[in-house]
Amino acid sequence: MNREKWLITGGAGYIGTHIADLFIADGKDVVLLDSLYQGLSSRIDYLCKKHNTDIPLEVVDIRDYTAIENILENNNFSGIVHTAALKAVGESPLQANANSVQIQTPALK
Ligand SMILES: O=c1ccn([C@@H]2O[C@H](COP(=O)(O)OP(=O)(O)O[C@H]3O[C@H](CO)[C@H](O)[C@H](O)[C@H]3O)[C@@H](O)[C@H]2O)c(=O)[nH]1
Repeated sequence: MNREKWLITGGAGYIGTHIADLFIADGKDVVLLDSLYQGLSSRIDYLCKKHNTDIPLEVVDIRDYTAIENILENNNFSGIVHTAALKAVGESPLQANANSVQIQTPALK
């Protein structure tokens, strides 16, 4: 049986890396997507060492529709966990909303 493969947006963030940790421990493959605007690649390095595996990271702006669409087309994902978000919403509520909504269009297609 094929292993499940999941896309985790915000995959270098706090929640994203914890979900990746649990998924990998559960035998799932993961691809992390993050702009690294607030994420830390050191968290991913830690996970690679912990699980003795390579974890693909797509450094992509969530608003880059074409890049997201390409990633979705080139991978047969079982599902998407969407955790990419701006936490200081008060600084830019419109941007935070736009970023959160942006991935949903190609993902739903
Ligand atoms: O357009 C965007 C916006 C954000 N991101 C990424 O999304 C990730 C979000 O992760 P954060 O760690 O910034 O936020 P989380 O929601 O995962 O976690 C936050 O909320 C948690 C509780 O819910 C804790 O408080 C934690 O400390 C706090 O960082 C970051 O890597 C950031 O670079 C993108 O890739 N694109």
